[in-house]
This record gives sequence, structure tokens and C-alpha cells, in this order.
Amino acid sequence: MNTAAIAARHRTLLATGILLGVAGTAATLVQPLLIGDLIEAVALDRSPVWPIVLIASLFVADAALAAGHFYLIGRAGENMVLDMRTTLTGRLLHSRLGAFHRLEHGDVFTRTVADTSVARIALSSSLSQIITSALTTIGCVAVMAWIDWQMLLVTAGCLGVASAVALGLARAVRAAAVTNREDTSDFGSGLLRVLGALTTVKASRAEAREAEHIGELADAARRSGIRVTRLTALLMPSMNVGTQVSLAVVIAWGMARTATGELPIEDLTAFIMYLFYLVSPLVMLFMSLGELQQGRAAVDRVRELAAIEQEQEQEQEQKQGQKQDQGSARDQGSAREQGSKPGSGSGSVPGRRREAAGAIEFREVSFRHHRAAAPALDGISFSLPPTGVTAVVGPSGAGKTTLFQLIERFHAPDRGSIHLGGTDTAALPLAELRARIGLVEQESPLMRGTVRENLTYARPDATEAEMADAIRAAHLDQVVEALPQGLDTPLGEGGTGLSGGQRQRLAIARALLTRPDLLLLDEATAHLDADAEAALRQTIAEVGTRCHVLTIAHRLSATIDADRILVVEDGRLRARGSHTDLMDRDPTYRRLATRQLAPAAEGAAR
Ligand SMILES: Nc1ncnc2c1ncn2[C@@H]1O[C@H](COP(=O)(O)OP(=O)(O)OP(=O)(O)O)[C@@H](O)[C@H]1O
Repeated sequence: MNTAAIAARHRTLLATGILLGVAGTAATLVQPLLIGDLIEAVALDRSPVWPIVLIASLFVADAALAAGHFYLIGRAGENMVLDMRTTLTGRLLHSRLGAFHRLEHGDVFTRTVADTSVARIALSSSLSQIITSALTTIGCVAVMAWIDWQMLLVTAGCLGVASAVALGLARAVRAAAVTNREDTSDFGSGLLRVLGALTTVKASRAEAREAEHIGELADAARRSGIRVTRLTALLMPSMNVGTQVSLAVVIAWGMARTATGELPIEDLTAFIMYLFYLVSPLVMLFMSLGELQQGRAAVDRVRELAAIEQEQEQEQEQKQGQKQDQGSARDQGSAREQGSKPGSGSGSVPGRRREAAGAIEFREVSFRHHRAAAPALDGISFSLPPTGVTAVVGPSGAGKTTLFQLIERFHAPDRGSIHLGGTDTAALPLAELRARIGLVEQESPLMRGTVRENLTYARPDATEAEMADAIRAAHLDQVVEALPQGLDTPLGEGGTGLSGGQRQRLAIARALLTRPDLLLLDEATAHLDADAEAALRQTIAEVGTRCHVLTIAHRLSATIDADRILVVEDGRLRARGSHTDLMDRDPTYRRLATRQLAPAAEGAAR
């Protein structure tokens, strides 16, 4: 995505618009000559009807051409914005999560909304303005030279100085405008950051501090905006001064020459009219050149964002890597396990259950986050059966969430491989892989829309019976019944309208509706009260008979029922076993369990 490529994609509209602009310019340029003819006709006592008809027709044609030019260029501009915005949206939605999380959301927003608008003006209006203004200037200069080249030299001298000043100003406008956009972007980022954490801001009584900080950012944008206005305001007057000086010289010298009969009055009139016509396109030319530069800077910012790494590229890299691995494996004549052959079973329909050789298997998996000092996972290996419940426990920062992120292939492992139902997940198309996994995140984000839309987000084609089943399984049926419009009750931003626990159960129902092979629950019981948690534990046990449930839990009370527990610490799998087994032999588990089970145990004893 670069300036020329975007303009080239919309060349038909742009070219037609520019053509109309050029025709309009030609119509404008002919007018003074015809007015000269009219003056001559009146002076020589000839009929002025034809010159008047011609001039009137030209005025109408000029207006029609200007309107057509304006419409077509505006339309091309809007098409370009749509082009850039849809490309950006697609690239952002398909980006690798790691790369996306390194971006500032305010900056993404500014680039997608504001920079694309700036680019639109530059690529449509400015581009066409430069072409038409340059042609008008050349046309005016040519006709003026034809009328009287000596007076043109005088005019060029006066306007040349003014043009040099205007060119310097246009450059300064461009630099100031770039600073202004950066300041505006900083303001947007700051505001989004604060609004995203509004409850924390309020609870920390930081409203005044934040308001002052955001106010400073807004003021920086105001100051750079004023600088743009100040410089732009000087642009037109500098050209006007040049025009006025040259006009004074042309009139004084021209009248003197007219008096001696050296220069006909109609020529002087036409020359003065061209002089006026020349100023505006010259100013427009300088301003448009400045705008085009700004627009190119904006396109560069859009292009930088569009270059964000894509999941599909990751997929292709992995496939290539596997082809090479396969090739070398064949060379060595080593037959790999049938189930783990890359690509085996990858043609299955998303969401369809298959005879699984094992629900999920990690083989010596290591992964380090971007710029992290230590690996989040270090040589993890384990294998889980197709059904059952496994709890993952470990201290904060142990790598539990990262483990889930690798299963979903939000990141690719640096070493080792992950297998789902016997197939290397790197060989599965992303859509198929994710259709086979249900994920309930720590914060269970919900989307704007109704409860039904949220429930069926991953399966828009779900039937009423399937929905009712998922709602029942997540113990959400009474909550839905109590809502004013049942499933069709609209939810606010982030699921406002439901409690934290209700949101979490809705997220669980959404995951269950996809009938996954593997259900990943990241701290899914964190927001639930004791009753709801007990109900959910029952749900998890039931779901564990249909697929494998892998659940991260800080509340170890939720892990006691699990078929097995994986204890992760410092990115390593330090132990696995049942609750009683691990209580006996693993000090880390014992420490976590004793601390976290103590309140529950006390409660039970009372
Ligand atoms: N996006 C990231 N960039 C850099 N490092 C990260 C990133 N995400 C996690 N880490 C690091 O990776 C390690 C494992 O993090 P992870 O979130 O997987 O731990 P966790 O066991 O889920 O912790 P918690 O129980 O607190 O949620 C931590 O040291 C963390 O600082």
C-alpha cells in the first residue's frame, strides 16, 4: 500500500475528474481573450452579440465542469478511504496477537480514522489540484507571454519573490502539520488509555491528575494546530502582496504604453485579468504540494500499520518449515507416528469431532514472549486423553495463560510441537483448529449486542435447542429468564447489564455451544459466588465426559475434583497427579493448596 498504488487503483475516476478540471481550466483561460474581443467589438462599433453568447456559454460550461470535477474527485477520495480502511481492518483482524499487543490502541485508531482522511484529501483533491493549478499557471503564463512578454517579465519578477516566500511557507506548513497529527495521535492514545481504565482512575481519585495530563496533550495539539493556521494564514497574503505590486507596475506601465498607442487597451485588460487568474492557482499549487506531502506522510503511517504481521503468514511459514522437516524425515527414512503427520486429518470439517488419539499433547514446547527476559514455557511435555478434566495450577507468572495461548496458536512455539487429536496443530488450518477449541478467558469479554448475539458469536447457525442446552449447561437459564427481553436483551459495551459472574457463565455457554474437542477455561470460576461455582464445577464435570476440559485455577477448591492436576512453575511442568497425590509429594502444590484451601477448609469445619 503506497501513494502511487492507491491512486492507481482509482485511476479511472481520478483521471476523469482531472480531465474535467483541465477542461474547466481551459474554459477559464479563454474568458479574458473573449472579453478582450467584446471590448474590441464595442470600441469598433461591431455587434457584441456573439462575444456575449460565447462568454455566457463559457461561464455555464466552466461551472458544469467545475461541479463535475469536484464530484468525481470527491468520490474517488471516498473510495480511496474505503480502500485503505477495509484493508487496514482486515489486516488488523488477521494480525498476530503478539504484534497487535505491541501497538498502542489510540495510535491504531488515529491511523485508521484520521490518517486515512488526511491521505484522502492529499491523494484526491490535492493531486488533482496540483495538476489543474499547474496547467492553469502554465496556460496563463503562455497567454500573457503571447499578449506582452515584457510585462510578463515584470510580473514574473514580482510574483517570483512572492512565490519563493510562499514555497518556504508551504514547507513549514507541512512540517507543522505532521507535528500536529502526532500531537493529536498522542492525545487520542492518552484519552483511550484513561477511558479504558476509568474505574481504576476513579478508585484512585486520579481524575484531576489525568484531566490535567490529557489537557496538556490536548493543549500540545492546539499549539501545533495554531502554528499550522498561522503559517497557512501567511500564505495567501504573501502572494497577494506580490500580485498587488505587480498589478501596480503593470497598470502604471501599461497605461503609459496604452497612452502612446504602443499597447491596445483590450490587451492590457486581458493581461490584468490573467494576472488575477494566475494568483489563485499559484497559491493552490503551493498549498496542494504541502498537502500532498502531508498526505504521503499519512499514507506512510497507514502503510506501516498495514504491514503488521499476519497469522496467515505465520501459517505459511510453519507449513514451509514442516515441508522441510518432512523432506528431511523422508531422507532419513524415519517414519513418524501416523497421528502426528503434519496435515493428517487437516481436511476435516471445522467443528466436526474425530476419533481422537489424545485430546492434547505438548512435546518439549518452549516459548519466550517478545522482548521477555526469560522463556514463559520451557520444555513442557504432557499428554491428556480425549475426555476428562485437567487443572493447571501454579504461581502467578508461571506460564499458564501462555500455555493456552499456544494451544489456540495465538503464538507459535519457539521449539517443540503441540498436537490436538494426534495432529500437529501447526498443520491444521487456523479456522479448523479454533473451531475445535472453546476458550473462556479470564475477563470473559462480551461484545455489544444482545445476549443471543453474544451466545452464538462463534456459532451463528446454532439452533434454539442447542442454545437452550448450552445455557442450561452453564447454569444460566434462570438468569436469562429474569432478563426483560430474555435472550434478546441488549447488552452494553463489554457486556454491561450482566454481573461479572453472569458474563463469565455466558462466555462459558458460548464456548460450549461450539461443542469443542477441548475446552480451555482460564480462571473461569474467578467471578463466581460459592453456589454458582459449585454449579459450574458440576457443569465442568459433565462437559468433561464429552470433551477434555483444561482449566486454569487459582482457587484450588476447583481443582480437587479434577482427574489430574498439572503444576507449572517458572515455565516448567514440575509435577502432575491427583490432589492427594500432589499434596503428599509436591511442595509447591502443597504450599499453594494449603494457603488457598485454608479458608474453605475452615468454612467447612464450622
Ligand atoms: N505479552 C507478553 N510480553 C512479554 N512477556 C509476557 C507477555 N505475556 C506474559 N509474559 C510473561 O510470561 C510469563 C508467563 O505469563 P503468563 O501470563 O502465562 O502467566 P500465568 O501463569 O498465566 O500468570 P497469572 O496466573 O498471573 O495469570 C510471565 O513472566 C509474564 O511476565
